[in-house]
Amino acid sequence: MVVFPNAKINLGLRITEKRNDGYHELETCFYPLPVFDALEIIRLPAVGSFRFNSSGLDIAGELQDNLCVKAYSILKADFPGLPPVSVFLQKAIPSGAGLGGGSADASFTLKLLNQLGGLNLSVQQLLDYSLRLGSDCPFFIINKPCYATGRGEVLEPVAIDLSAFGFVVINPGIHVPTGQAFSWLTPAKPKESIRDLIHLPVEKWKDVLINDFEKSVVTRHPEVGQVKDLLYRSGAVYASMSGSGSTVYGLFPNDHYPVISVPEHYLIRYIGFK
Ligand SMILES: C[C@](O)(CO)[C@H](O)COP(=O)(O)OP(=O)(O)OC[C@H]1O[C@@H](n2ccc(N)nc2=O)[C@H](O)[C@@H]1O
Ligand SMILES: Nc1ncnc2c1ncn2[C@@H]1O[C@H](COP(=O)(O)OP(=O)(O)OP(=O)(O)O)[C@@H](O)[C@H]1O
Repeated sequence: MVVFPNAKINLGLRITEKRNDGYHELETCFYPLPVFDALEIIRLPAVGSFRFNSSGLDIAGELQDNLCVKAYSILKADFPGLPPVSVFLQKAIPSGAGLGGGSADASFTLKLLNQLGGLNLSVQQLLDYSLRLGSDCPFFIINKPCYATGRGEVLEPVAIDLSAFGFVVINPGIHVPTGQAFSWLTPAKPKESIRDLIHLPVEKWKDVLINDFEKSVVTRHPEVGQVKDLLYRSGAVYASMSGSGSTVYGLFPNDHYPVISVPEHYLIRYIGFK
């Protein structure tokens, strides 16, 4: 079976409190973005075997750190009858880029193994397993625009319609480790909630829909700020860094295809233009 794990962007991201368990309370709006990896899982005849292979963009870390491998391991621990499988991942979403690609792979692996192994896990069980793999993972079980709080796992679907916009997504090739990015911040409760701000017209988001990571990442990596300025100069109605960076996205009227030139090693994608 083949599935296509997609990326996400954060529409606003506020870090509100440091918790005692090493995580932070946050609020954000997750929005799925049609940029995809490809994930194939097939049953193997040999009992007890497991294979993982990948191609495309590099994934940092050892095999056992890969979130697809971890997803298989946590299910296998609870369901020893889970069949042996071969996993193949074609990586197109850059890792550690604020696009949640690794988290998407993890949650799609859980969903696929649930089907393939006939585990009959409920959505709630899938959400619980996915949270063990990462704070962003539960969103990819739901995979619809969601207002999120807690570590990112308290999810409430929101009706927002961005179909009038095209997205330009630019990754300047800088890897920002998420844990480190959290350590650069001083949490604070915002006056206005993203739950309300998200329903303002997109033209009003520029000064109010804030990603708390942006300032500290831009200080350390000025290229990120330059990409955001470039998107606004090119006609973006709204531009922001996603997650803990370094990817920056811009929303444009989808009948106007902006021509944007970036250095050769940057990754740029146009989504949803007519
Ligand atoms: C920045 C976001 O992408 C926003 O969507 C997410 O909060 C990050 O989610 P993620 O990549 O799935 O993060 P995890 O793998 O759960 O955690 C990585 C590290 O980030 C920090 N972390 C993560 C999420 C959270 N709510 N508080 C945290 O402090 C912790 O130090 C943790 O050890
Ligand atoms: N299948 C995978 N794909 C990508 N990264 C993976 C994978 N498995 C493990 N990882 C590790 O997870 C880390 C973060 O992955 P991910 O791409 O989800 O981060 P991110 O884009 O920064 O997301 P976030 O928005 O959650 O910060 C990577 O740096 C990588 O070391």
